Amino acid sequence: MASSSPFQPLPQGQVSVLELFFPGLSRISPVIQRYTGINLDAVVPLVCLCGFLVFLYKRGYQDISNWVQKSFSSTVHVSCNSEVHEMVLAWVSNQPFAKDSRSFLVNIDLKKGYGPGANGSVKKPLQYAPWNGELRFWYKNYPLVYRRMEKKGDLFRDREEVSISCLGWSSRILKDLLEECRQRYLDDLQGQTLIFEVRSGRWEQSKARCIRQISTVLHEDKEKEALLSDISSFLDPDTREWYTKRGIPYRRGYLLYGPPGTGKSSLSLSIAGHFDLDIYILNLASVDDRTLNMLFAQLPQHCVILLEDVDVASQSRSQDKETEHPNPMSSLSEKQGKEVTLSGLLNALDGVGSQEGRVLIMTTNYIERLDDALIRPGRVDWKIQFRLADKDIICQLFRIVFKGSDGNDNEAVERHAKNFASRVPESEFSPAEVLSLLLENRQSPGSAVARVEAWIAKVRKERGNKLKREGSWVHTA
Ligand SMILES: Nc1ncnc2c1ncn2[C@@H]1O[C@H](COP(=O)(O)OP(=O)(O)OP(=O)(O)O)[C@@H](O)[C@H]1O
Repeated sequence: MASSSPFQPLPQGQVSVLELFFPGLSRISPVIQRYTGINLDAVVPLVCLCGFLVFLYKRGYQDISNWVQKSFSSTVHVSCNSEVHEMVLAWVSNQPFAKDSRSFLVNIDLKKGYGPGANGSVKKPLQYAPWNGELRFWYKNYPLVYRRMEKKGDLFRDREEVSISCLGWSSRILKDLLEECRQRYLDDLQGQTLIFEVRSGRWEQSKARCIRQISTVLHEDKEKEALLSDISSFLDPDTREWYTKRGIPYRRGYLLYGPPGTGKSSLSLSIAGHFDLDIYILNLASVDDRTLNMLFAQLPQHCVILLEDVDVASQSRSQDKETEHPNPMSSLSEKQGKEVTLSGLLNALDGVGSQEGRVLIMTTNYIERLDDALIRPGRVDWKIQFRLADKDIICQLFRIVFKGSDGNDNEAVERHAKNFASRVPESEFSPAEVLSLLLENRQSPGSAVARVEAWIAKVRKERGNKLKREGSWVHTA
């Protein structure tokens, strides 16, 4: 009796072509043919053949284009860890061809938003740059290709590969383009100081700040001028030769010390701005010896490196001395790998890997805790003390806040300034504290004067409470 099932077994020994590609499909192909009229036995191999031809064509095209690229073009690769990367990205983001990209990487534009002319209106402006693709564009009548690809790596920034190629063996046009990127980048940064901070164990550009004029940081004029002239003479190109001839390491170090809020960081920032240098800020509490060494080796030739709270390193040493480790140097190595040790810091400061030509500024609130080795001449060439506000500084802060602002008559401001300064006791409050009161009342110099006594009482009370809290905490601990 003939079977009524639509699934026909294949004649023995005969293997369908369809079965080769899709095992099992040949059993249902008669059903599909009956209902649709399509013979899969003929169609599927044809489709597979077409697919194979397309694959061959694509591979061939890729190989040929790779070969053409290698043999007849020049390429510049941009390291993602260098500032050139920022320069190229900033340039590309502003080009019309970049707008055609369908894949973007978005970031906060660190150089826009609070710069001059930005009116402070754009908070965290976004910067779009093409990502993971290839863009063709014309530059000075030359066809160029910009590539930015994702690459496998541990960190996000390692995973980028940026390059620009041009036809021909001469790379002149690429160098022209990079020079333009550099110029535009520097033009954008005019009047700003670039700040680098440590992220994931390496320097990263964190923000750009408007240059702070040295005159706005209040400190004894003579000392400030002498400091500026010392740095200026150090940065003079002839000085480097002078140092090299005599075999003296070409470095200069300064220590700014004094109570919190007296202007140490502000002065460092304005020194960087004054000499048009980038500033690299590092808090020692956030790194270990190995990272510190690496960070010092990565510094550019001319820059300001600001080490904040250097007492952290010396402190760990004295703590160890007091406890179970009597040997001064070995005590520090016990902590190696976890935090910066004094020997680690000294190595970084004058080790072979440390960059020459940098201006080192260290700050501390506790000079008495610093080890002699750290502040010996050669490491620290100049110590500058910052003090709590005296009458003169209080008066000057008052003038900075109120002089020249709308509705304020300068003579009246001067009278108010003297009156204000006579009510604030000298050497009790930091300039930062006084400034905070003035800013709270920045609409009216009169009310700053009227509220000063209440403010003094409040600050004293807060300090008393803090002391009590710390005292009771120590007691119960
Ligand atoms: N001498 C000063 N002249 C002008 N402004 C000052 C001065 N001292 C402090 N200020 C103001 O007080 C604020 C804090 O100052 P800054 O951070 O420079 O102090 P600091 O000494 O570095 O403090 P810390 O030791 O806590 O790091 C800033 O806004 C700064 O403008």
